[in-house]
Amino acid sequence: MLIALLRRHKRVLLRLAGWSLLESAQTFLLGFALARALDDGFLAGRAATGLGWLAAAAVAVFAGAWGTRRVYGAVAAFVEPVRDELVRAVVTRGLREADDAALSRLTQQVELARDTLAGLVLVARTFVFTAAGALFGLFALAPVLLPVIGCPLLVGLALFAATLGPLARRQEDFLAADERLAAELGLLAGGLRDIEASGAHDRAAASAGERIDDEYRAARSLAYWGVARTFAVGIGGRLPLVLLLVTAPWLLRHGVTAGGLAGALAYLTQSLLPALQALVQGLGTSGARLTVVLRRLTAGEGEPPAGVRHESGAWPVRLRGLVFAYGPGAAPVVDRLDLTVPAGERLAVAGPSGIGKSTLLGLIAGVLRPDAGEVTTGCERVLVPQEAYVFTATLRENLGYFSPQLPCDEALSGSAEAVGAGPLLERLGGLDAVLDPAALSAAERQLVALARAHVAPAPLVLLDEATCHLDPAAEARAERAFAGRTLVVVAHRTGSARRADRVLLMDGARAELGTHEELLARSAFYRDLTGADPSHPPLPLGDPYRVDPVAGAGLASDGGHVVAHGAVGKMEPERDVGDRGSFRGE
Ligand SMILES: Nc1ncnc2c1ncn2[C@@H]1O[C@H](COP(=O)(O)OP(=O)(O)OP(=O)(O)O)[C@@H](O)[C@H]1O
Repeated sequence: MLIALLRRHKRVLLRLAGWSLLESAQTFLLGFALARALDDGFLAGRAATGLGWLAAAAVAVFAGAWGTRRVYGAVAAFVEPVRDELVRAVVTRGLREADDAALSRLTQQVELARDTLAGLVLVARTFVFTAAGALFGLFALAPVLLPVIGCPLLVGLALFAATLGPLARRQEDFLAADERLAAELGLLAGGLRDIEASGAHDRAAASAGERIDDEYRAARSLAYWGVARTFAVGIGGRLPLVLLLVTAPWLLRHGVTAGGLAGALAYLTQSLLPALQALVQGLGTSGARLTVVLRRLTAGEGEPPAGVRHESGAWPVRLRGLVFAYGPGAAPVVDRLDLTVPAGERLAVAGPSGIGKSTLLGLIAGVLRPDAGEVTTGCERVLVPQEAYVFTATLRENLGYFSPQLPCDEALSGSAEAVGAGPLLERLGGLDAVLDPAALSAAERQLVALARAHVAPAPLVLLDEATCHLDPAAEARAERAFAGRTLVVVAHRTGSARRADRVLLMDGARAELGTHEELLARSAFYRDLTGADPSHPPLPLGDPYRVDPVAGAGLASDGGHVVAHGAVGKMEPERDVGDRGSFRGE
């Protein structure tokens, strides 16, 4: 892309080269005038001639400064149109995707690209024209000086060129690790209250620790290549200095004058070494950064934070090859799962206790990070767990907790009404009432959590048995309140599955997808799970889950030995709630 840009802006680049020649002339005169001032002037007893040469060098400095001033104008004339092109491309894409956040992120990156490009053009140009002026000057002083200085310079440059590719990749890795760490810390800072409430300190610390370790590794690797870069400067910039001093007697015997030696020293220390250092620093760091930024701008994607990617589009939830295990030695709970949930779909997740339904929702929500594969969500999402979280504060604060800006009272009351929490709101005394979590029943806490999720501007709602304490009619009402959004609900009762557009049946070995009716027709396991086929013999539930025959023993799990709740590995049946046909009564 950079080459295409350079081609498109050939004319302004030629102008830039023209002004830069003045700087070359200044560099040339720096050493040459010094040598002449010594040889023809001061060492020959002609002070006036010496001063004349020095005056010529001073004039050259002024001319060079004027050239530099014009150079900045030419650099701006090159960089600004490039910036405009990038902004046009980015805004067009932002408008097409109607994604304000992406637009703002990308325009920021355009500014970064503009600044970095300007810096790069300046250092590359300075090096080329300074080196040209200095090498030409060395040749003019004495051709024998050229190999002494030019050879190590070339070797140093070649070494530096060889480090550019690996260095750019390390730089890119480091930037990505840095962004992932920043995203992680941002998430943690925003969720401190939740972390505190759910006692998730260890998990939060472990996850942040992982990111810090990643960044540390990336920084170390970058530093190693930084050493290689410094080595290249040593060979290209400092070794010639040593060579010049070591070979001085030989050079003096081969036609180099004392003034010539002083001029060569001036070229090295005043021009070549600083220009080489600037080039190495500029290309090595800014060049890699520009490559990353341009790649992102042209690829159309910001670097995704690990685990969950957000993007706009028609498919809000996409799972690709998803694998997750609780620990390195553990059997995967989710194994190579592919799933697409179209926008607006209501998906029920069904399966026996301990099979991984909550884990799956945690992965979609981004609270768990997949070991392999990818989760792509189209938008903001909200996860409502089984144990609803309410805190001692006003009902208004509790309901608005997931909303970036506190919604108006009408919106809060409307959402409470929609999920069936209207009577609770009234009983508690309105939005200003201060909640005492312990004084609420489990069902009331769930209603508060559901209303909070409802009022949040999240198009994707994940309900993990979030209605299990409500009665079937209240559950149906709460679920219906989310119509129009994408809803993934862990089905606690058969009603959730019947109301869903599709059901994901997790049965350990594999996952099956279909409508409730399709699964009833084709899966004996599903019929047994939903209690639709009482004559069906209990399923041989082998690993990775086993169901404890002690029914109703609670929700505990002890090392893969999963204890079902209610019935043996079955979903809780319910009375017909008037949606779509009926099931067995309770
Ligand atoms: N934090 C954890 N550490 C280790 N193992 C876990 C953890 N959380 C869950 N598991 C195990 O992962 C498996 C899947 O658990 P998960 O809670 O996702 O199942 P589930 O289908 O939602 O169960 P339920 O219907 O009982 O809520 C179970 O074997 C469980 O014991």
